[in-house]
Amino acid sequence: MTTETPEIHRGLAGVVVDTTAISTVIEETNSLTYRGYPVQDLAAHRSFEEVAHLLWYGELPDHDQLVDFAARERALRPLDRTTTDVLTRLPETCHPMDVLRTAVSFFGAEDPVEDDGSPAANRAKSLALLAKLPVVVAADHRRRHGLDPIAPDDSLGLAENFFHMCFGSVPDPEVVRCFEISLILYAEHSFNASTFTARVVTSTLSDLYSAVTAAIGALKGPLHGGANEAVMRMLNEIGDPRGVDAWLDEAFAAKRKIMGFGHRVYQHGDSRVPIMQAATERLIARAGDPDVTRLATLHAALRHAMISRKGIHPNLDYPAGLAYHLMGFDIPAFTPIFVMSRITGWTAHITEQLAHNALIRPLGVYNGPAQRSVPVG
Ligand SMILES: CC(=O)SCCNC(=O)CCNC(=O)[C@H](O)C(C)(C)COP(=O)(O)OP(=O)(O)OC[C@H]1O[C@@H](n2cnc3c(N)ncnc32)[C@H](O)[C@@H]1OP(=O)(O)O
Ligand SMILES: O=C([O-])CC(=O)C(=O)O
Repeated sequence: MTTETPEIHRGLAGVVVDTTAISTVIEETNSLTYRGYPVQDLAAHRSFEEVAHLLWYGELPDHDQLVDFAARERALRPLDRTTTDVLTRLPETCHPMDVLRTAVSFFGAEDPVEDDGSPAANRAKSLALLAKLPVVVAADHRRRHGLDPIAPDDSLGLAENFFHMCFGSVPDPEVVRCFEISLILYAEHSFNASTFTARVVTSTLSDLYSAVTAAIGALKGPLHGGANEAVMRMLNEIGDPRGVDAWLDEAFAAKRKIMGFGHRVYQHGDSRVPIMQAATERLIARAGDPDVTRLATLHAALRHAMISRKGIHPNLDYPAGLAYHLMGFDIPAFTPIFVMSRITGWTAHITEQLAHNALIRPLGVYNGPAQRSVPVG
C-alpha cells in the first residue's frame, strides 16, 4: 500500500475536467471564442438573440431562423398569475438573486412538459427561461422602487424590452447597444464556477431547472458574478478619486480582495474588458455630468493603481458594474442581469453534459481525526 499523499488541486485550479465545443478562453492570446467566433466580432456585429442561437445550436441563425427564434422568445415572455403571486410574496428585503433563484425553481415545479431531458425538451425550457428571466428581474427592480410591473412589449427586442419593463421607456440606441454588448460578453465563459455547478447537477441526471437554480446560487457570490455589484459599492465607498491610494493601502493591509480585479484563467487581463470598457466610456461621454465624471475618474484611477501596484488587471465585472449604474439600474439588479445573459451558456453546457455524461465526483484527502472508538454508556 502506498502512503504517498496525492497531489491536491485546491479550487480545481488548472484541472481539465472535460472537453467542450461551446467556447474557448485562450490565455496566451487573450482571446475568447463562442463556437469558434471571436467574441469581439460578435459584440461588434450581432444581436444577443443571435448569440443565444449560436451557443445553443452551434451556428448563427440565418434570416428566417432569427425571425422564428425572436418570435418564439417574444411569445414566451409573459409570466402567469401564479408565478407573479409567488414572487410578490417574497420578503422585500430578499436579494434579487434569491428572487431569481426562487423563480427558476418555481418554473421547474410547474413545468407541464414531460422532463425527458432530450436536447429538444431542454432547448424549449432554455428559451422559456431566456424570455421570462428579464421579466422577473424588471418586475423586481420596479418592486424595490414601489412601482407596479410593466408588461413585456413583443414589438421590442430582448434588450430594448428590458429597459421598457424597468423604466417604462427605451433609451437611445447607443445605450441599448452598450447593454446588448454586455449581454453578449457575459453569455458564456467555459468552465467557470456557475457553469461547472450546472454541469455537476446535470451529471447526476437531475433536471435543467435544478441545474440553473444551483448555478444562480454559485453566480451570486462576490468572487464570481456578485463582483459587478461589489464593484459599484466599492466605488461608492472610496468616493473621491484622490483617495484611491490611501484606500488601497488599507484594503491591502486588511487583505481585502479588490472587487472586479483578478481572474482564475486570465493572468494578464480579461479578453472582454477592452470592449466593455469602450462601451462604458461611450456612456460616460454622453452623460456630461460632474458626478459621472468623478466616478469615471475614480474608476480609471483604481484600475491604474491596481495594475501598477499589484499587476492585477480588471475583469469584465469592473467596467460592467459602472456601465449598469450609468444605464440607470440599481446595484442589486447587476448580478441578475448577468443571469439573464449567462442562462444561454449554462443551458448550452447542460445539453453538452447530457450528450456525453459522466457523473462528476472528485476525491478528497481526509485530514480529520484518526479512527477512534465511539464512547459507550
Ligand atoms: C465574471 C467573473 O466571475 S470574473 C471574477 C469576479 N470576481 C472578482 O472580481 C472578485 C475579486 N477577485 C478575486 O477574488 C480573485 O481574483 C478570483 C477569485 C477572481 C480569482 O482568484 P484565484 O484564481 O483563486 O487567485 P487567488 O485569489 O489565489 O489570487 C492569487 C494572488 O493574487 C491576489 N489577488 C487576486 N485577485 C485579487 C484581488 N481582486 N484583489 C487583491 N488581491 C488579489 C491574491 O491575494 C493572491 O495573492 P497572494 O499569492 O499574495 O496570496
Ligand atoms: O471564467 C471565470 O472563472 C469567471 C468569468 O469570467 C465568467 O464566468 O465570466
